[in-house]
Amino acid sequence: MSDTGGAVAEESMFSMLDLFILSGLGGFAVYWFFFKNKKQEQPTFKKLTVQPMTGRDRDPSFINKMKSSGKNVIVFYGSQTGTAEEFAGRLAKDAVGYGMKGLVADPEECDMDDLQRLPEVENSLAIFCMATYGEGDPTDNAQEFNEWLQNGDVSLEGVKYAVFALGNKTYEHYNAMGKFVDKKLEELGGTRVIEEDFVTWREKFWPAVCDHFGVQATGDQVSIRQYSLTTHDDIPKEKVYKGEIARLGSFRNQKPPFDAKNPYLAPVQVNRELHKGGDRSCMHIEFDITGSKIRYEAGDHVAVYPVNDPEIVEALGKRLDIDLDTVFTLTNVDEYATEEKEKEFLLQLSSSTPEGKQLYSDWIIKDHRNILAILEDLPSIKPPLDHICELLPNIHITAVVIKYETRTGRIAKGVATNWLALKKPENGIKPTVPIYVRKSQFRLPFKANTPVLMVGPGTGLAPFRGFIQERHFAKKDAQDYIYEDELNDYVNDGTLTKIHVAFSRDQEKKVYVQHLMKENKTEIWNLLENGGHIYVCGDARNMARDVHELLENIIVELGDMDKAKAADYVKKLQSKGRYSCDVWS
Ligand SMILES: Cc1cc2nc3c(=O)[nH]c(=O)nc-3n(C[C@H](O)[C@H](O)[C@H](O)COP(=O)(O)O)c2cc1C
Repeated sequence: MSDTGGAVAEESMFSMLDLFILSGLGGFAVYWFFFKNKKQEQPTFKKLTVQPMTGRDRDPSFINKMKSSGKNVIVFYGSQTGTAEEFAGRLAKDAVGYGMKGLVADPEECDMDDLQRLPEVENSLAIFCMATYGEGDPTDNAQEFNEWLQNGDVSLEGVKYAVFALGNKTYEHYNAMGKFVDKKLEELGGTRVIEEDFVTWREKFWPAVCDHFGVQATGDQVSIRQYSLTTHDDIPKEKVYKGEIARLGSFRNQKPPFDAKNPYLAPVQVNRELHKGGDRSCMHIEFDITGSKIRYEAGDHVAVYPVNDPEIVEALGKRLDIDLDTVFTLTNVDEYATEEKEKEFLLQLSSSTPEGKQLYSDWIIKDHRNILAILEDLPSIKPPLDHICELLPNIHITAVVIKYETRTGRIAKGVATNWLALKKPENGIKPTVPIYVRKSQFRLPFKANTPVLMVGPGTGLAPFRGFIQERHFAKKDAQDYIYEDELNDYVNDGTLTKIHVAFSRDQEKKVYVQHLMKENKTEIWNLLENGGHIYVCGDARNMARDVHELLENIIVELGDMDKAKAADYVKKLQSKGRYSCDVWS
C-alpha cells in the first residue's frame, strides 16, 4: 500500500451513527499508517469477545495479558475526551470479523517496554489511535509513552504496527502526535503506510491485515454490535455505577489525587452572567478547590464532566420504550432497523462513497441531528439501550451557552454549557461538578517585565485573566464586553499598558482583533523587536490563522523581509516560546 495523502473532515457526530450499523463514518480527520511487509504464516483465528483493559485488572504487562487471554491484536489509545478511545474499541471489535482477537489498552496503564516482546505473541499486531492537542502535544494518558518513544533506546524488530491519528486540520500541528508515533515506531524497527479518512481506512484496513497474514476474511457480515442486554433487579443500589468515571462510589468517597479518572466534585462558588443584555449568554463560573490538593496555574485547562439534558434522556427512553432505571450487563446482538428503506438509508449514510459522505455532511452535520433526532426521523430503528449508552456524545467545554435552532426546526443545546448554566449556588448550597485540571504549555514569560501581547476574542479572554492577575499580584458596546470593569482597573493601576477591544457582533461596525492588530502594527513590531511575547487564545479555524498570517505580514512590511524570512522569524518566536497559541475549533 502507499501513502495516498490528504486526510479529511471536520469534527463530527461520528459516535451516533455507527450506532446503527457499520464501519465508521467520515467525521474525523484521520491519518493512518500500515505495515507493508507480507508474511506467509497462518494465524489461528477463533471467535472472540473484546474486553477493555481497565485500571481494575491492572497488570502492566500487556504481553502477559494477551497471552493469557489469547488475544493477538492490541489497540492502544492516546485520548483526552474519548474519541480515540472509542475508535480503539471499534477497531478491537472489528477484529472479530476477521477471526482475530482484540484487546484495548491505555498506554498509561501499561509497561510500554513490553512492546519489544510483542513478536512473542503469534501473528500479533499493535494499533495506535493517537489524538493531538495543544501545540502538537500528546494527550495526558500518552505523555509517558511519548517520553518513552523520545528516549527511543529499544528495538522493535519484528513488531507489526499501524498508527491511526486523530486530529483536526484547523490546527497548525495537524495530527502531530500520530505522525510522531508512526515515525518513531518505524525508526525503532516497524513498518506500514496508507493515509485516509476513517471510513475508507477501516474498509481497507482489515483486508490488508488478512492480506498481510495470507488468510481470508470469514466473509460474514459481522454486526458491529457485540452486546445484548441482560437486566438485573437483584443488585444492591450501592453496587451500581451512577456516573462515576472509574471507581465505584468515588463521588461519595472523594480521595485525592484528582485527575481525569478521579475527578473532584468541586463546589460552584459563583455562576454569573457576563453579557449585559441581548439574548446570548456567557457564563463566569468559579469552582472552589480548597482542600482538594489540586494545583492550578494561570494558563492550565479545567475539564468538566457534564450530565446529559434530562429532557433528551427522557425522550430517548420513551422513543426506545426503555425503563431508564434498568440495571444491566452486556452480550451480543444483530440488526436494528426493521424498515428495509431506513436500513438502506443508514447504510448509505455511513458508506465511504462520495455520495455517502455528502449525505452524512448534509443530514447529520449541517442539520445538527443528535441521537434523538436520528431516532425520531427513522422510526423503525431500535438499537438496544447499552449501545446508546456507549455512544453518547463527549464533553466539550466553553463558557458561552450554546443553543440554536437547526434546519429541521429542533432546538439544539450544548450538553456541558446548558448543564453548567443550571449549576448555580443558592441559599448557601453549592452544587458540585466533577472536574480535573490539565497542565498546559500556555505560560507567561518568566521575567515579570517582559512585554506581552495577548490576542483573545470572546471566551479566548479566559486564560488572560489568569495571566493579568498573576502580573497584578507580582506587582503588588457592547453587551459582550466581558470582564470590562476588571480589565479597566488593571489599565488604571498599570498592570496592563493598553486594551484594544473589538466587537465583531456589532451590527453596524464589525471589528475583529485582526483589524486592531493591523491598525497597531508598529506597536506590535516594536514589541517583537523588544523581546515581547505574543499569546493567542480562542477560535482556531479563522481567528488564530488570520492572526498568524497578519503577524507575518507585519514582519514583512516593518521588518523589511520577504515572506519566507518572515515565516522563519515567526517560527523562531514559536520555538523560543515567545508566540503561544491555545486555540480550539
Ligand atoms: C484544545 C484542543 C486542541 C487541539 N489541538 C490539536 C492539534 O494541535 N492538532 C490536531 O491535529 N488536532 C488538535 N485537536 C483536535 C483533536 O485531536 C481531535 O478533536 C481528536 O479527535 C480528539 O480526540 P480525543 O477525544 O480522543 O481526545 C485539538 C482539539 C482541542 C479541543
